[in-house]
Amino acid sequence: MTAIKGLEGIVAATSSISSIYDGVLAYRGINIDDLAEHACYEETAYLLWYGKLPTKSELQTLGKKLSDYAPVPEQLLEQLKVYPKDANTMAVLRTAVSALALYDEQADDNSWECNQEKAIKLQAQLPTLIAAFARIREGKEPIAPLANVTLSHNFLYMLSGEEPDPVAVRALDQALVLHADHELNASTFSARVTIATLSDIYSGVTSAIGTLKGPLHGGANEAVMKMLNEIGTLDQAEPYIQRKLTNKEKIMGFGHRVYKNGDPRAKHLQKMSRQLSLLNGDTTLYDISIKVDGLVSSQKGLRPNVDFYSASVYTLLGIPSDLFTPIFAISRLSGWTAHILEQLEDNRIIRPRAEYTGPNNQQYIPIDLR
Ligand SMILES: CC(=O)SCCNC(=O)CCNC(=O)[C@H](O)C(C)(C)COP(=O)(O)OP(=O)(O)OC[C@H]1O[C@@H](n2cnc3c(N)ncnc32)[C@H](O)[C@@H]1OP(=O)(O)O
Ligand SMILES: O=C([O-])CC(=O)C(=O)O
Repeated sequence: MTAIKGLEGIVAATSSISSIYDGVLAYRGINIDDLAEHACYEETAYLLWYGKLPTKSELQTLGKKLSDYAPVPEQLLEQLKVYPKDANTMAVLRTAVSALALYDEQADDNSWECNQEKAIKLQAQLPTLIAAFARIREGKEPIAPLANVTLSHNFLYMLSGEEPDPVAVRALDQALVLHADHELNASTFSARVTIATLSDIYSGVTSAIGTLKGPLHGGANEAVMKMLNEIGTLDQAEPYIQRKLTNKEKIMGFGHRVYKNGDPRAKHLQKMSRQLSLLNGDTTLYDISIKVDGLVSSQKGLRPNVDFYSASVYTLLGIPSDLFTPIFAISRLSGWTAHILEQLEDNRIIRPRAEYTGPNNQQYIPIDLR
């Protein structure tokens, strides 16, 4: 038995949800470029869950459910109030999603119908939880979700308490479409491993959130912002990147296990970052990002991934950097739960082998003789 480090190149599941072939990402066979251009997030989530684009009335029904389910149990809001104000936002989300299961009597019902409904419920509640914690830690009261608005609109509204700018709503929505699913990425794999033991959907999503949190995966978007802030001004980009490369440090937001010639999502986020910078009348952040992109691409041959330009996009939308990865989780929730449903359709426990590298034939030494 020979282990493949990081399972690179191992095909560990069959899936009809999303595909990456020749650098092209498609959800249920539809190119991500078309979805980014034309679809809203709710439509995308429906596509991932049900395997087809919704009709107008199906989309309306989903929208109504998302509105109805958006409020979270009062007890949970009370819990958020006692969490440390400086707690890691992904740790808060991981804990809160795990706690949501305690208030759902059907948490352990693994029938398709019930899990599909819980997926929609979780999709509706994640934005409410994140926005509530973001306000509570600033000493403000959480804002109840609006009915009859899109998920992106509601999230921005619940964060600020003000009607969001339609440009901001569209930008966030497009970012959510782009992040919604990505074949067998680490957090999705983790959700599938958890549900494959016939655990429950809340456990699967909790595992996935814990996995997304890491800076080699979803946590990279926050790390990108930290780097852009450290660079600070355009003239500092080159010496900063040079220093990092000389010290063999990672440049966050670059490289990918699957894409070696560029992540097809990055160009959309780059375009969005440029448009928002121009609208804001200050292109500093965008200019620094472009400079870093050029340096890392030319000197290291690494291309930006989905996390690189999303950092400037979210910052230009006025969102604090420690909400970037929770926003990624809002989007990936549809992908995770679509994979959980798919795993359960034809389940087998996921249990690979390990190549043993420790000592053999050791003797047990009684404790007094050690
Ligand atoms: C949503 C997402 O999860 S997208 C990814 C988000 N993560 C990041 O942006 C973090 C930075 N990037 C990375 O750490 C990696 O590129 C990963 C985790 C995305 C992929 O990891 P792997 O597939 O194991 O990397 P890969 O085998 O292609 O790396 C090849 C070489 O490039 C180097 N490399 C890869 N990414 C980077 C980077 N961002 N900065 C500097 N060097 C890098 C590796 O250290 C390795 O060098 P070596 O051969 O001298 O050891
Ligand atoms: O697929 C991966 O390894 C990481 C990624 O880009 C994602 O999850 O969107």
